[in-house]
Amino acid sequence: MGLLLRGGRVLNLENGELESRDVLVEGKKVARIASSIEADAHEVVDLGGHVVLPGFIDMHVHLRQPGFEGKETIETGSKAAARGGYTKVACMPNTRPVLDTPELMKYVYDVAQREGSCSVLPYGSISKGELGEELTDIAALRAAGAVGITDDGVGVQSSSLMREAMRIAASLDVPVVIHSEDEDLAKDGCMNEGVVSKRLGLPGIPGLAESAMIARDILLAQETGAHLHVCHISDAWSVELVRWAKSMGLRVTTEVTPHHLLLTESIIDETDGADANMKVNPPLRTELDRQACLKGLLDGTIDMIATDHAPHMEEEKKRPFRTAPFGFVGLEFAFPVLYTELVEKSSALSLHELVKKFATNPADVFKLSGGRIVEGEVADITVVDLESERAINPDEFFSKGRNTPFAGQKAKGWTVLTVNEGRITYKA
Ligand SMILES: NC(=O)N[C@@H](CC(=O)O)C(=O)O
Ligand SMILES: [Zn+2]
Ligand SMILES: [Zn+2]
Repeated sequence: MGLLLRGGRVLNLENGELESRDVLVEGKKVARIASSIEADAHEVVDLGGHVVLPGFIDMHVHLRQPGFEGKETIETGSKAAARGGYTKVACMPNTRPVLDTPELMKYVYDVAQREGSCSVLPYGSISKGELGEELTDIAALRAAGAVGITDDGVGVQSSSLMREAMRIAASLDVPVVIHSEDEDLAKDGCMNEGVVSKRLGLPGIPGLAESAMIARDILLAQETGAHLHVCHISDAWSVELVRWAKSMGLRVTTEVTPHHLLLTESIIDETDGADANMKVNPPLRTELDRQACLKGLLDGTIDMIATDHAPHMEEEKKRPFRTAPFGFVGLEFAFPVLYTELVEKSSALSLHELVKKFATNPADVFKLSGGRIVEGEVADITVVDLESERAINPDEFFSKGRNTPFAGQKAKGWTVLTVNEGRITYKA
């Protein structure tokens, strides 16, 4: 008995057409796609004209397990992912302990297998404990299923350590995923360095703290031949550097978050005494930076959307702006908010271009299954309702985190059904 998704409109990723098709799923795979498929002996889900997309892939989330289960767990984070239409997420190693051994890769895979609502691919860290001093066993991490290596949460300050990591990663074809931050330049900053930080008297993090490290790592990628993937790009010069690296034929890719595409530091100014739900790293920057990110997304410099889903507890986010932790949740509304703002309202890009940034490109860049709906391939499918408008409501989140500056914003494009490897993982 198969799962028959009937009466949906399947997005053609080549031309953006919506084509009325039934999709039959058997086991973990798409068995058939056709105008009409006989229902007998299948479990039928009627899609009522909703739009059928490849399951979303988020290459940057924080699931907080092990160590910070009060903020999130693999179970709650992957449920949030499924609710947001994601079928695969890659989780960051800044847990306690840091994911720096093959045993911890196995731990994440085992918990996700038991309790997860989507595929969970762990990153291994570049340095032991993310302390920036000693390299992990990159070959062993890869053998245990690490999707890449990263010290996300902190920048790798030592250039020689990064150079050695890239040499090894290049020989193993492991992506090196960077949180670009020069700590000396970023110091104790808590928001973008600029007119707003000066007015509020808050210590700033200059865009240069990001771009200077990206420049270094592009040069190291050139020397070593490593695949460099730049996390959460947020600064205009950073986008320019990645564009240049691509034009030189280097293996450099990048991602941008919904918040860096849609928000600026100005929202910090407007709030009373600076609300820590507006605090994130890299920080929300200027309109010029936001426009540069948008342009980079449109011209292909920026390959994909990643949420950098970073849940924190309410008490932590109630602390003063200076001392509260950095981070926003994002899994449950990333697609609706970007569909609404960039496709529906401003026509900056088309639906199929957006879907490539959510599914096809992450699959291609990281050589993963999915990203397309194809007969004989994995059944990772997301069905969205592009008509109904609803406000983003943190009280409804499956995530334990509520920390988002998008609360209350209205959006369309909500997930009605998610199928991961043939299994229904979310149904509205
Ligand atoms: N993005 C954030 O503001 N916070 C992340 C760390 C990170 O992604 O660098 C976190 O782990 O909370
Ligand atoms: Zn980071
Ligand atoms: Zn992160």
